[in-house]
Amino acid sequence: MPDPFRVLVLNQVSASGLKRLPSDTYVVGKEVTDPDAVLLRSADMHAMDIPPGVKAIGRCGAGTNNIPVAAMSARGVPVFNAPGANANAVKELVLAGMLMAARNLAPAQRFVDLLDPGAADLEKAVEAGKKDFAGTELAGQTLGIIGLGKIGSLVADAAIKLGMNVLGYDPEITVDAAWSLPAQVKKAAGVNDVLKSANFITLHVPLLDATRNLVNAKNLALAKQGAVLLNFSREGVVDDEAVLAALDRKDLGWYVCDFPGSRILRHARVIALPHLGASTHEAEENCAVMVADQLRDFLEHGNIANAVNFPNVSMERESRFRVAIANANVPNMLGQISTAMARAGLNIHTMVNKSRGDMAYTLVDVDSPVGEEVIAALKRIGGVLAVRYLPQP
Ligand SMILES: NC(=O)C1=CN([C@@H]2O[C@H](COP(=O)(O)OP(=O)(O)OC[C@H]3O[C@@H](n4cnc5c(N)ncnc54)[C@H](O)[C@@H]3O)[C@@H](O)[C@H]2O)C=CC1
Ligand SMILES: O=C(O)CCC(=O)C(=O)O
Repeated sequence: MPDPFRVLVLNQVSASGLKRLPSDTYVVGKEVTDPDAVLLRSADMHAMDIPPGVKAIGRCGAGTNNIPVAAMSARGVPVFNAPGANANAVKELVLAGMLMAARNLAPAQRFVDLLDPGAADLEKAVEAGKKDFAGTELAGQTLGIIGLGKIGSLVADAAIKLGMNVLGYDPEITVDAAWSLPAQVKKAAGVNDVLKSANFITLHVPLLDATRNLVNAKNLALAKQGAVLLNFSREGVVDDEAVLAALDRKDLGWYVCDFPGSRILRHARVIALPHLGASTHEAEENCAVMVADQLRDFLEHGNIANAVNFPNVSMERESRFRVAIANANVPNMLGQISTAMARAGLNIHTMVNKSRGDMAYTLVDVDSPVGEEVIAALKRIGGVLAVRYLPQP
């Protein structure tokens, strides 16, 4: 009986996902030592000393900016995520955020909270107070969407159904994402173009060097007076100081965000939520199940689906003896791998090799057991980052 896989869990991960890792072959929990894999949501792994035995990381969500992806790539460790699994939850909260801003729901609720329930003139006070909260309708307004991936495209679709005009910007859009966009979405030339034209601007980009402070003092100066900025992306995508200044100048009407940083807390025109975008039972379950399944397929068979730093590679088992190799995407790796195997008298039954950027990944099924000395020889090949032997009982 092989040793069970050990999975360290850093956040509250849906039980439905954890159940996909059966207890006869997996030890899963928050106290697991010497893990083979780590499952998490938003925990910051940058400062963590990631144990050498970690072979995979599973992010039960979309953004991976809390994980040292480049360092994991250098170790040949895939970082999995769950594309689209929480997109509907975020879309619904963005719609709620737009409505909260357009209809002044936060101050209206505060007004009601302060009413005296025992007052004889309660009804009169309600009717007298409501004029302060008159708002606008969404239909007919222009929504600018920056980032047209899984979330951005769902927001576009919902906004069009609500009668809004939609303008989108995404310089990195994939062909698949472009196909899933409603035909009515107009293409913007850039962030400035979106800010100049939209009454509502919503951000759905990952936090990268290129997107840090994507919305800043310079481009906020172009915003339409009273525009609403929504940030369900990441705190670092928006320069909070610039937003506060724009709100105080009344250039921006509202800032709705999912990241209540200390600078923006308690501003009267900020609606800040506690990173709730993906916090629905459905999204938590979808993400956990998707990532746990991907992690299991990788740990047991070496197959890779939805890793942010590896190509998708999957091969049906054609033999009980499989070797999985992560290597730099440089010439002659396959030649050296097959030579090392041939020298050990191993016959390659099937092999698949794919690359993505600097990373390549190879699965090899051979006809007979692979000795430790072959695995050691493969590890010694220059450019090989990680080697795993995955025999089946
Ligand atoms: N508030 C929350 O709870 C949640 C927040 N998020 C955040 O939302 C982000 C987006 O999520 P998804 O739509 O699922 O990811 P996605 O990967 O499907 O879409 C991201 C899109 O941003 C585009 N993009 C990249 N750089 C850009 C740039 N400079 N300008 C414009 N577009 C750019 C990409 O081409 C891609 O189409 C995540 O990376 C995460 O940071 C995601 C889920 C939940
Ligand atoms: O797990 C969460 O609640 C955060 C979700 C998120 O921010 C993401 O998926 O990028």
